[in-house]
Amino acid sequence: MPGTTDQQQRPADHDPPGSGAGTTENAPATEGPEAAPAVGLGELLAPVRGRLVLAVTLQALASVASVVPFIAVAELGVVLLAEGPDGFDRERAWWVAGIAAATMLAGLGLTLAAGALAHLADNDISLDLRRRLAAHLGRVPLGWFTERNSGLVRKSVGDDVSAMHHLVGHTVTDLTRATVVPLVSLGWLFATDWRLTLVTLIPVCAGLAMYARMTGSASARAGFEEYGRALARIGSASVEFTHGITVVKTFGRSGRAHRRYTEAADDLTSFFLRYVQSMFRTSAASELVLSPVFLLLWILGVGGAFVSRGWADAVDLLPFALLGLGLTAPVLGLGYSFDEIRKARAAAERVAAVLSTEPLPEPEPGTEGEPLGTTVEFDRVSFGYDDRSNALEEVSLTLEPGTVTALVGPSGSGKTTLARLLPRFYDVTGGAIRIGGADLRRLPAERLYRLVSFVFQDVQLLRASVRDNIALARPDATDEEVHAAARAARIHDRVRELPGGYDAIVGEEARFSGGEAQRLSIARALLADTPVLVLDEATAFADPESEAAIQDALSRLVAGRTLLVIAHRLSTVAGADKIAVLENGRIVESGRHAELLAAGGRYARSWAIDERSGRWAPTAAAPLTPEAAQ
Ligand SMILES: Nc1ncnc2c1ncn2[C@@H]1O[C@H](COP(=O)(O)OP(=O)(O)OP(=O)(O)O)[C@@H](O)[C@H]1O
Repeated sequence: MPGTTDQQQRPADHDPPGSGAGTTENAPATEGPEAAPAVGLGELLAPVRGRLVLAVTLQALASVASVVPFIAVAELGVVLLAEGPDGFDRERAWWVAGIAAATMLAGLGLTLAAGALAHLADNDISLDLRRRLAAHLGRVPLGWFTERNSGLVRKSVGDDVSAMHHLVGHTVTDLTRATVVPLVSLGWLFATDWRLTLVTLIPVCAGLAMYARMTGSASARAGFEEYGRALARIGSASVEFTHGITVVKTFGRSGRAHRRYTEAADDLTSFFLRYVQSMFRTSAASELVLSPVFLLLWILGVGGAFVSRGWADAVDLLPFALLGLGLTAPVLGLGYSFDEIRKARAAAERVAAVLSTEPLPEPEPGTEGEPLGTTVEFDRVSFGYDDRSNALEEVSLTLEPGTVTALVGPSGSGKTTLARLLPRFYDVTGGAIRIGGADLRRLPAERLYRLVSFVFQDVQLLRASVRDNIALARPDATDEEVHAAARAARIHDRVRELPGGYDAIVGEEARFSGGEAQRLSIARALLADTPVLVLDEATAFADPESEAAIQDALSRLVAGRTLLVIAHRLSTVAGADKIAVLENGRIVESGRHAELLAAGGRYARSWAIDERSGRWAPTAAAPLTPEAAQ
């Protein structure tokens, strides 16, 4: 995607208070255009399925091999304690010891191989997901990058892909071990003495049942949800406390924000205490009965009773003492990493949610439109952010090449929405927008952004050299071209003063004020040199100190181009070739300034009011017209 689009993508730096984005595991999925069919976990992991299957197979073999030495040791015990005429069978003992050593080594090797494969798969899937996310994010509508989704994007591209490491690198093999080891052990124990096996299973089943009740009951789930809510509350309070601290302090509300934060922290602590207390007994009991020491005592105690009654030989207790312990250890291990697994699953769901976002449809090869000229036509355009109401209703407007069209109207009338449809932040829900007769939806993104650039709010500078920031849309531009654009945007001298000049890295060696950043973004748009430009004038004049310089730079930018400007100033409006007055998502009047004044309609009334209030008072700066640049 060309760089000019980048300056306007607005991944906001903060999550809105209350959204909980970045603080809870359950981030919102998508907004705006409807989501595509959800991408499941299976599909996410599809590229490494083969490796994972192999890792599971190796781990299963390793788990079997890891049980064999215990069986062998038990068998060795039987051999060593053997009485009777044949007595101690030395050769058999060596065989058993040899098998124990060999399977132990084999188990170790197989475990290492399974772990290495799972980690290789993890490495590959991380790379694959990062590539898929980058490619997908390049195709979703620009309007999707709203504040609500920015937390999701940041989390999924950054933290979540890393958080999935546990799932791929460890959980898959851990689960295999936790299943195979108890199954093989049980099989052997049943073959040895099924009655003792059933007795051994009593504490295991009791412990697991308690554990399941503790984590799966309705009250446990409610407690867990409450825990999530308490975390979200503390998250939103900390967002207010940290991100909003300047405004909160300015308006003398720091005490309130601070109180909200400490109250949320107190709430979390007291909830946690109650929650832990309610769980304590069951948790302690299940941990106790599943612990190796308890299990050993149980097996020896009950086994001893079996032996004293003549139901079993003492030597038969050996496999139970050795293998019985292996029944619970892997399961307990899984329980301890439960939180990691939960986080990894939630991370995978968020990544899947981003990948499920509907991308902007690209035209089928061979069906692309070919613009003839650069006349922009909004043809009965309607658009709604949701199904409930339309922000724009049947708007028709033509932007002739080389003219300035100003959008005016009260707050919320749809100016920004209309302006953003032209660079395809969203697709229209009714009607069509055409450039040179070609429907925007039939223009490949690259073609569109060679025709249309935009300068909206929140200028985005990349952590790259000043030169690269200016030449974002045209990396092949010569130094002379970059300097000429910077000169025209009145930022060249400022850049030359930097120690590294055009090679200075933004954010490290070069820091720019708001006005300077705006002039850089204007230089960027100048170099991109697209015939159509969409501009939010509020951005351009946000910095009164550099206003004259920006005004001058803008005059150059608009020369000879088709300009659509969200106008906030009388000077712009008065000089525009066409003024479109929006109200409630409809164009209620349009024409030149003098025509609209003469018509005595809404524009004339607003003009009179604005003039009286001084809100739109004309300034000495030159009006935004192509002529001004001549
Ligand atoms: N991302 C969004 N999601 C849902 N509704 C939105 C979104 N952005 C704008 N709207 C709604 O669409 C309508 C038009 O808003 P828009 O921002 O286009 O108006 P505007 O004329 O540019 O206002 P202002 O001058 O205050 O910037 C408003 O009712 C607004 O609440």
